[in-house]
Amino acid sequence: MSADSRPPSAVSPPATGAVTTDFSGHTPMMAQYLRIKAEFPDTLVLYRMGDFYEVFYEDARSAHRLLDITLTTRGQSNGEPVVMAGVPVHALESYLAKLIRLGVSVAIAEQVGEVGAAKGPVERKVVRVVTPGTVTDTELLAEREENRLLALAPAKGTGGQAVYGLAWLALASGQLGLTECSAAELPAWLARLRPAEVLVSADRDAESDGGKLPAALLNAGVPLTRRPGWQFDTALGARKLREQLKVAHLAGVNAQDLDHAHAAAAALLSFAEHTQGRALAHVNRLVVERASELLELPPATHRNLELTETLRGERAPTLLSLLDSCHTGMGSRLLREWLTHPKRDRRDARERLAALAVLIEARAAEPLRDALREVSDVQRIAARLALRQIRPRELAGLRETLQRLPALRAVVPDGAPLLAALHEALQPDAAIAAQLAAAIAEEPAVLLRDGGVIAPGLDADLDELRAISTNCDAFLIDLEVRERAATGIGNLRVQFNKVHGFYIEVTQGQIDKVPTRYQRRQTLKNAERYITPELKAFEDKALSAQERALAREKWLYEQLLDQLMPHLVALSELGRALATLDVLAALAERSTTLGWCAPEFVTHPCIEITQGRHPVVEARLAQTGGGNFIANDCRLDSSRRMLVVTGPNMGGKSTFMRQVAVIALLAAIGSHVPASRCRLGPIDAIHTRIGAADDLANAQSTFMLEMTEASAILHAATEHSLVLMDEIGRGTSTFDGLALAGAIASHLHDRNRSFTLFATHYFELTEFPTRHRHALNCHVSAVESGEDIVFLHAIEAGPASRSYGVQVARLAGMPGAVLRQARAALEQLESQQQAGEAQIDLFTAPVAAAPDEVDDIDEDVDAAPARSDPPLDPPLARLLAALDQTDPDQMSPREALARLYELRQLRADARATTHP
Ligand SMILES: Nc1ncnc2c1ncn2[C@@H]1O[C@H](COP(=O)(O)OP(=O)(O)OP(=O)(O)O)[C@@H](O)[C@H]1O
Repeated sequence: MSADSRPPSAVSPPATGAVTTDFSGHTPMMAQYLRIKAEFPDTLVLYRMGDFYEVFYEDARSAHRLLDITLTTRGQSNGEPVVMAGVPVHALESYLAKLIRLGVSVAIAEQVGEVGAAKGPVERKVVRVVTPGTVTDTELLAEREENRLLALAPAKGTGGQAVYGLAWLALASGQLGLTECSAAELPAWLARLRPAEVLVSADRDAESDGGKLPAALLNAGVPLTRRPGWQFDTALGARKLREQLKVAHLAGVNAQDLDHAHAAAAALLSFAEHTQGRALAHVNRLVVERASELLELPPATHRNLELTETLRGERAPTLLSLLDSCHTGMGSRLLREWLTHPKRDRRDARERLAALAVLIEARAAEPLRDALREVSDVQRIAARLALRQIRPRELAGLRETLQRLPALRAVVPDGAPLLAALHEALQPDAAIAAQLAAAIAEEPAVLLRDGGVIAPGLDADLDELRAISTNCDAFLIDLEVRERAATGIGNLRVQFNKVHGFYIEVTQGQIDKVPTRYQRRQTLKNAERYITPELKAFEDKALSAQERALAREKWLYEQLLDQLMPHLVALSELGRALATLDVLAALAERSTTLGWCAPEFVTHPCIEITQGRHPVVEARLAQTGGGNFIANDCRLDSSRRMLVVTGPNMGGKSTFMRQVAVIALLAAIGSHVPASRCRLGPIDAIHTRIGAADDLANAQSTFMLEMTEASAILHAATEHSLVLMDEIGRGTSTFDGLALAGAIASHLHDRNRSFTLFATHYFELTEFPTRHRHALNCHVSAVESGEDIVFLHAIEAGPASRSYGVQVARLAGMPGAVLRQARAALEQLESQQQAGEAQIDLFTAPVAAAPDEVDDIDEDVDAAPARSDPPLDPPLARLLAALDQTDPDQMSPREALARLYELRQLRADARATTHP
């Protein structure tokens, strides 16, 4: 079908909800509006009326509230005033942006029929549905972040537990993904994917957990869109995926055996097609992610390491903002993807590191980055081409990018397989560049409807029609000269305006000289405007030529898009190659600028960092003139699995622990790291429990949150995990906190056997290493200078001698009277302690846990090689076992509270045993 005969594509309504069709009491126009609205009940319908999009009734009230636009009533329909509000057509994009940001979906009903063609209102149809997860307009998208739509299909796993199929799509770049996960893993996936909208079944019976949506989803605050339950169908999903990816078997794309994810994909693809009103030709690549293949980064780790957002929710300074010196939006999006989806397997990281080494050695990063500076967002251009939304200037941008490719290829150095593959990928079919060069004008207009988009010389008909318009000026000058001579009116002028067309203008003083063949067209204050038969004939020819030229341009443009469609896959691949080069060049630049080193990967368990730094803290110190960052070493291996870190507040404990985690993560994505040397064994997860503010949104107290997070870590961490525990136990009374901190440290040391950095203010815990052979003390150093304290920030072996809390309070400007009283109280407390209270045994392991308290981890430990650590006391063992059995994700708040009381009771029992 030729492009100009293609009807405006209409979006079919969603299949949910009964549609009322009796609008007989309404005016014909309101009846038409209500019919459309009934088909899109959950969507704000913008109804085109001339130069405005109007919204009515409830939608009008919502729009008034959300957009701060005036609410009015006009006329009556069905005996009621019509409540309405409107936005001007030219301002649509800015209002859309606001609505999408607020999570509101919008259906745009355009006038598609001819005015006056039939009785009643002009025909209108919904031609576009814009939802938070399916926006593709450049103006509505963040340039450096992927906008993802996620579909969630709940199911029961083989053991009856809740499992989820996930399918996601970044429509604006064509990336499709699938995975399956347990209820416990769902929060991490939501943190990783950060969807803009989530599709869930409207059929509540289909939901797991008694028809409730998972708490993780409700807490994520993402707009939810309900779709008919039958759309979450495994067989439908498998078929749609095969068709979309053009493969005979899903095994070919590693997507077999994922029934739940296929069900999610069915709903995902149906909805995405529904909003676009067409097939998604650019969605041709699938990633299947399996949690077991990814380095686990729970949401708490995302938050605590400030990977993509600061603890306050800002975009900078974060690890991503520090790393992202990419020159293209594509590169920034890919870098974010690498950082949030690091793999356990080191193949990709090794490839990237090899490429970085060559880029740095050959000093190729800067020339490459210069060449990338002017490159367009080819990924999004390919998507907008597939969706037929592409603007002329985007095509011009693509043409220029293609013309730059040879220069870009020339600066990609040899020497690494990844670079060789990228070099190869920068050579798409020359036909694309040739078609664009021939078809698109040098500097095309912004909008196709303005004309001037198609290059001269492409089409003889268009050139001829344009020539008529171009010759217009010569004709008008000639006519003006002739009419001045014929009438004797010296200041007569022949002119054109858009409203009145062509006219001859004569000032009032000369009107008596106007001949009878002039017909009056318009009267102004000081002049009259006329038309003559000759001018009218010319006007008809010129205007129709202009109109025909525009129609011809539109047709040629659609033809060009048809010709480019077969190249969509090549364009997507080119986009990916450009993005990868941009990220590699940015990582090379960061490494050189910030003085980082290449990490080494080894197969035995270890984390060995020499002169490591926290890159974000270091950058902030440099920016604020806060002095030099003090580099520190960290050495963990199978015989040194835990560091108990002590030292004053503000001494740098948190910074030290986070820098170790950040370095491990950077290495996992194939980046250089802020250290002078770094050797890493296998790492499967980074768990962090670092004090934060109360989780008011989820109605959890500081302590409850602390225990919930700690418990999740004790359940999940393995001997390949890195665990950061910062001041665990501080959320409750000293004794409770100390007892729990000791028990948790023992569990991590004896059972999880993870690499653990355990920062604490409990001096009692500095005894821990004497009883646990894989643990060591270290402290951040500080010295006293008179009444003041000077932080040295250097990590040194052994425990800290004291806390310096009062000195730090002095630094914070605490009133002198308070400090004096605190100092006196401190001296008293210290002398009491020295007076010889019985040393509490915090770390003794239980003799044996009660039979019903033995969990899987216990069995692992039993099976493990003999270890010399002493066993824990039974009450402590019971406390630990109860903690082990506490799965916060499976508990209601009431159950959690009850468990908390139980834990406290167990703790009291433990104390009673230690102090009979
Ligand atoms: N290695 C370092 N070199 C230079 N400055 C540092 C270093 N580590 C930390 N700092 C500075 O000290 C500040 C406090 O560090 P950090 O929060 O890590 O201390 P902390 O010991 O965890 O304190 P608290 O116990 O109060 O949580 C940082 O914000 C940073 O400005």
